[in-house]
Amino acid sequence: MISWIDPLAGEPADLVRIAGLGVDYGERRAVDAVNLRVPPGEVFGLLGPNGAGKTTMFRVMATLLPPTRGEVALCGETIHDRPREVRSAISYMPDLAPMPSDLRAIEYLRFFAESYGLRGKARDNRVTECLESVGLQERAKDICTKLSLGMRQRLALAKAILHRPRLLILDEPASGLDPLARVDLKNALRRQADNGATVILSSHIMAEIQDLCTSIGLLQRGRLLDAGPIRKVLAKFGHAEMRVIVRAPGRRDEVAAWLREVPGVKAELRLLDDESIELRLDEAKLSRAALFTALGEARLGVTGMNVVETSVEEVVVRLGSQASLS
Ligand SMILES: Nc1ncnc2c1ncn2[C@@H]1O[C@H](COP(=O)(O)OP(=O)(O)OP(=O)(O)O)[C@@H](O)[C@H]1O
Repeated sequence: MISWIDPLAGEPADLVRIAGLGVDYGERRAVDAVNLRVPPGEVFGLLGPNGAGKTTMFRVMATLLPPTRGEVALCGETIHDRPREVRSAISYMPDLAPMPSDLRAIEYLRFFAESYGLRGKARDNRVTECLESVGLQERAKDICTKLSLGMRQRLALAKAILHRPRLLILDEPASGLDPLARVDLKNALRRQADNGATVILSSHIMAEIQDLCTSIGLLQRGRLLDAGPIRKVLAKFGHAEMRVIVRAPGRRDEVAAWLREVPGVKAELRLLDDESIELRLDEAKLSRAALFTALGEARLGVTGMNVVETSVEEVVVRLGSQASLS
C-alpha cells in the first residue's frame, strides 16, 4: 500500500492525491486513468462538458461510490483503508442538496452540529459562526425551503463547513443562481479558502470559475486532459489559438487581404465593421508581438490591435464540441 504522508513535512503534501482512478458503470467507462494532485489552500475547479465524469469523481472522493480502479487519498488518508477518517476530514455538497420544509435554517444547522457531537453553547456558537460565514445570520429563523435558491445553497455550504473540514467538495454549487447570488456564494467560498480550507468545485459558470479558482482541471469523457494553475492550463488549451482584433480605418479590406497571406494567421478572418477584422492567431507559428511588428512595417494604416484572451468557457465549449463530434 502506498503511503501518502510526506514523512518530512509531517503533513500530507497534497490534500488530494488521485492515482490511476477509473470508474465503470457496467460497460460504460465514466472515469478513466485520472491522476490528480491538489495542494492545500487551492480553490480547484473541475471543468468539463456534461457527462465528462465530474460527479462520478466527486462521489468517489466523498466515499459514496467505490472506484473500479486506482487509489484516492484525501487529507493524507486513503478512501479504501480509512473511509471514516476521510469523511471526518472532508465535506461533500451535492448539487441542489435537499432541504427540510419543517425546519428553520438555524434548527437545520443545530441538528447537524449535534450529529458532529456539539452540544449546548459550543453547538450554538458554531452554528452562529457558520451562518455569519455565509452571510445568512439575518435569515436564521426562516424555514429552509422558504429561502431563495441562492440562500439555500449558502445554507448548504454552512452545513458543509460545520465540522471544519479541511477539504470542501462542491458539485455545481452555483447552478441555477442569479449573478447576485453567485457573487454572495463566491464570497462565502472565498472566506473558506482564506480560512485555510481547500476547495474543489465543479461548475458550468465559467466566468465564476475564472474569477474564483486558483487552479483548474479539464475533464473530457472521463479523462483529465490537464490540471494545474489556471493560466498554465489556459495557455495550453486556449491561448495556442488567440483571437486578435485589428483596426485599420479606411483600409480594412486591404489589410484583410494582406493578413490572409501571413503564416500563423488562421484562414477564417471575420470582417467586424468598416474598420475592424477579427482573426485567429496560431501563437506556435507567430507571436502577437511579431504580428504587430509586421503590420507596422507593412504600413497598412493599422491603428490598433486588441488581443481577446480565451476564457475558460471557450475552452470547455470547444472540449464539449470535440466530445460530441467523436
Ligand atoms: N449511475 C449511473 N449508471 C450508469 N451510467 C452513469 C451513472 N451515473 C453517471 N453515468 C454516466 O457516466 C458518465 C459520467 O457522468 P457524470 O454524471 O459523472 O458526469 P458529469 O461530468 O458530472 O456530468 P454533468 O455535468 O452533466 O453533471 C456519463 O456518461 C453518465 O451518463
